[in-house]
Amino acid sequence: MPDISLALLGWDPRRTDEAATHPAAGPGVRPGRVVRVERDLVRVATEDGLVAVPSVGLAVGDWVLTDGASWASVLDRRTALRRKDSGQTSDEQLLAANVDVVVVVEPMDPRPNVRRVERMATLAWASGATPLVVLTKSDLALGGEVADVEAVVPGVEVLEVSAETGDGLDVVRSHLTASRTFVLLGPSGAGKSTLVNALAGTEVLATGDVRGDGRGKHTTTHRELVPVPGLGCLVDTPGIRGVGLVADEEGLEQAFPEVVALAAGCRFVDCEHRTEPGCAVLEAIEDGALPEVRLASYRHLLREIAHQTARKASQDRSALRSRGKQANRSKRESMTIKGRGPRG
Ligand SMILES: Nc1nc2c(ncn2[C@@H]2O[C@H](COP(=O)(O)OP(=O)(O)OP(=O)(O)O)[C@@H](O)[C@H]2O)c(=O)[nH]1
Ligand SMILES: [Zn+2]
Repeated sequence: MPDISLALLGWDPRRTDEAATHPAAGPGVRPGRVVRVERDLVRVATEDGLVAVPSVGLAVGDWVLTDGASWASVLDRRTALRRKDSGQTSDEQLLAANVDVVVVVEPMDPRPNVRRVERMATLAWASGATPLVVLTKSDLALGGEVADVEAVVPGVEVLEVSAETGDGLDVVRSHLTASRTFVLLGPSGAGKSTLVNALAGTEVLATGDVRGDGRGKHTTTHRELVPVPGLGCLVDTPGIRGVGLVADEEGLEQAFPEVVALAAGCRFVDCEHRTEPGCAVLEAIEDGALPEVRLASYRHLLREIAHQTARKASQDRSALRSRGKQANRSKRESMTIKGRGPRG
């Protein structure tokens, strides 16, 4: 195993202080980054090589302090990509931590689905990372795609690229330079793997460089962090590629800044922009300044967030109730035992 440089894994020098003053710091304790999450353990890349430690609560991308064997203590998570747990619960699962850039990948052929881009950008904002939109397959574009997409992601850079001709690759590269951690979000067939390989000039997603087990084929069944030659680190997980991530209101506000700005001018503070008099949002739609579909998307995502929040609250309540019942039961049990005491 060659030496691993923490800088190559995205170590930010500002972390040096954090690590030195951390309660877990001490002799034999070193910093590292979680590069792979398996069932019961995580692989942590440290300057002394890869170590395996129990996985308690850790996610790929986490920076940790570790003794190299039995424990790892997590450093501040600057960003967090979460997704709804599969199944009926509203539990959230941490998919990756400390991602700097969420690359929203959408093909130009077939024509970009702007509603999907809008949604992915909202999820990206919710993680705390910076979204970047990359439109792939520009060699097959018909025209107007970039402007269409720019209209739904205010404040987000929209790049176009062709892995086929190489056009635009340099610009994308300049956004994903070393020390940045990025993740690709986008539908199957958007050209994500092709893009990464073209950017790196090598088959990154077919072989993967930081693999502890030495197996060849990169199958993405585990969550992992892969340093990409000439770029930063790519977080690759099957769950992130899908769009089951969770949005939040802050992310929504960042994704729809023009709606938020307009809403500030509504007569009523709690305006729902439906039929209220003096609604600046509806006026903007009248004037053609705001497309009606933008408001529809905004509402749709807002409902989704509200639904998620309500479900979570009701689950928290029932969890509390069942904990309460359990506490009562054990109280009764301990009274029974006490009652028996004198005889026993
Ligand atoms: N014409 C053209 N085709 C491309 C380009 N980039 C990717 N493709 C093709 O698009 C198809 C899908 O590319 P992939 O890279 O496998 O897509 P993906 O997003 O990784 O898909 P999943 O692995 O299913 O998530 C492949 O047939 C690629 O050859 C491009 O820039 N131009
Ligand atoms: Zn209004």
